[in-house]
Amino acid sequence: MEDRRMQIDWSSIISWTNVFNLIDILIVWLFIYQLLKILKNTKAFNILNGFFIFLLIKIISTLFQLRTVDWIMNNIIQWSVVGAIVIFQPEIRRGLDHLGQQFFAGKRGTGARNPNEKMVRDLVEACEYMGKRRIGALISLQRSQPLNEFAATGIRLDSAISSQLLINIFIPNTPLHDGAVIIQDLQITSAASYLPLSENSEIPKELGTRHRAAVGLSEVTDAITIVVSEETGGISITERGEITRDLSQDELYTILADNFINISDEETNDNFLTNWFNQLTGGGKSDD
Ligand SMILES: Nc1ncnc2c1ncn2[C@@H]1O[C@H](COP(=O)(O)OP(=O)(O)OP(=O)(O)O)[C@@H](O)[C@H]1O
Repeated sequence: MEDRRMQIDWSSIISWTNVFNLIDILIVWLFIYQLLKILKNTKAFNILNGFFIFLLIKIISTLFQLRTVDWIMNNIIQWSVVGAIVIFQPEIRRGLDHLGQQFFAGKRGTGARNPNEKMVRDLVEACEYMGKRRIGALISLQRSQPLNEFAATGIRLDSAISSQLLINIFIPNTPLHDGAVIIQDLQITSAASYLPLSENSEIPKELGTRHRAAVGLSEVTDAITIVVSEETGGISITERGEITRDLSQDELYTILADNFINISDEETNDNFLTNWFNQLTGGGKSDD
């Protein structure tokens, strides 16, 4: 009798229902994990933080039966869902659009290594040309974190990358030359985009707002930005809040190649889910 009570009924634990429940939890967990990874260091992440604070207050008010606070929190949480849909409407629309394209229109051709290499060569060629002629330029390249909100501040292009087009964009006194070019997913998404200015007091005084904007973007995203100085013709790169100045053509090529061509298989695998999710939502790079 005692023995029978101690026995574990494995068949009731390993049932199809429980397997599906487990898959269900895994999918939700994966979705939330990827979403947080994408939103990290973006404005949306701060909004999400605020939402979690309200959620925490709501849980506490429910636990301690603080009825008025509970009622207010319920309303805030309900309306914030509607608010989020309104605020992120462009991102949601773009995400659904990409999702539809993935299923019905087929995918864009692969062969990622060649287009990546072409992009890097075009960038180096254009920067070299502009540097020699003192044409100021600001070019931001998206990595894992979406630059959509910055691209949206400029003029939409959605064009193939070529050194000629990049040079043309930055020719002084033309409509697109002021501001930054944003490159996403091997395309020039926008020109004349506005980037956030860094407030770092360690940026050398001789550098103006073009360089400050490049550092600013690198502080809030993992993007790489190339700056060609109108004053000196010098080429700089900003990444993770740091600026590397006066790069030679070879140095520029090496940095870009390391980040966009010579990506190790390990890193590619590690970013697979992020890239897949970014492709779906129209966010990050989908080149590998
Ligand atoms: N927040 C910004 N976002 C995008 N582009 C910007 C921003 N601020 C300035 N720029 C660009 O930089 C130009 C002004 O450059 P400024 O001379 O102040 O900078 P700089 O760092 O000294 O660069 P340069 O060496 O080329 O003169 C603007 O005309 C504009 O094209």
